[in-house]
Amino acid sequence: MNSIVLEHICKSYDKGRVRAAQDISLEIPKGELFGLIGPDGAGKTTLFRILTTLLLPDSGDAYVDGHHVVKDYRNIRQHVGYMPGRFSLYQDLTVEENLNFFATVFGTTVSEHYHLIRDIYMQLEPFKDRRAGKLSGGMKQKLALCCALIHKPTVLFLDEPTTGVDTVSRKEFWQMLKGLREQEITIMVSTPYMDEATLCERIALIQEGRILEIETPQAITHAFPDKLYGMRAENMSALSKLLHASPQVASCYSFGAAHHVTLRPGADIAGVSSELQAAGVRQLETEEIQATIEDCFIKLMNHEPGSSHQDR
Ligand SMILES: Nc1ncnc2c1ncn2[C@@H]1O[C@H](COP(=O)(O)OP(=O)(O)OP(=O)(O)O)[C@@H](O)[C@H]1O
Repeated sequence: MNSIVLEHICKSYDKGRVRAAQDISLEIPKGELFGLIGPDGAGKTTLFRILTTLLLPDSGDAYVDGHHVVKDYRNIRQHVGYMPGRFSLYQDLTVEENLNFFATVFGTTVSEHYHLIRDIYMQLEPFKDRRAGKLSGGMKQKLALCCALIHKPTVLFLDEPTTGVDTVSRKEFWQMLKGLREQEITIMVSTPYMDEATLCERIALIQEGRILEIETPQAITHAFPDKLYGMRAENMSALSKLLHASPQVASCYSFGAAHHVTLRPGADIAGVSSELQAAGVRQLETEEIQATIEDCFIKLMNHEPGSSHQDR
């Protein structure tokens, strides 16, 4: 059975000038950890708000646990958990008071579903009398997750839960999500961090309100169609200029400490390297590398009809 279904959802703002969701369709089976991956402004929050019944779509239908987001919105509100992007807790209430508040709103008690949050809450317990506003970013995020879980939701929506959180807390957070999957809670999580995409079972890559691809992260990276090279040199900016000017190079963008490069049909990397060295590039290092989700995203983005992004 599918927990989440979107059928041709469209939503625009500003009298149609901003198209935040453009004919979005997808199905998420029960118990899946599904990622919405896309940069700021891609339309992730818009989809979360439609699915949690806080925003009406312009057209199309969407269902959560079989309930229609417009016709059955009350049912959905009672059975889903939502952790919005921005800090959603009451800053002036303590950790314990926040938790009790959210439990009461959903007509339950903290003890009723304590087993769901036990592992996470244990880390918060030493601070239970601290006001939420005084917690660290990682602790706030854990408390927000506990509050979103306290009524044992069937579906959990997490909008950029790790944005602005340190690397250790990000790792811990994904560990916690894995634990929740064992409880058969369907999780839809968004992130702008491409490295987190590989931690989901399936992902949708989204850009400017459109889905570019829906697949497992492994299938997406394995389907990268070109040979991809990582190139470095003593002077990275001079290397970039030469690569962009080369008729043999199809695409080139900077990626961490290297430039990622694909070639035009018929070109070969040995030829490109000799050309670069002849042009005075020093300490050139070239290796063939496996594409990451981010490489795939860039490739898909550049091949969208009407894309404003430059391939090179
Ligand atoms: N209430 C609104 N009025 C006008 N434009 C809006 C409104 N809400 C969102 N937008 C615009 O719609 C587009 C999609 O926004 P959305 O918040 O859904 O994207 P996002 O992927 O969640 O990005 P972010 O992380 O920046 O919120 C963006 O261009 C955004 O500026």
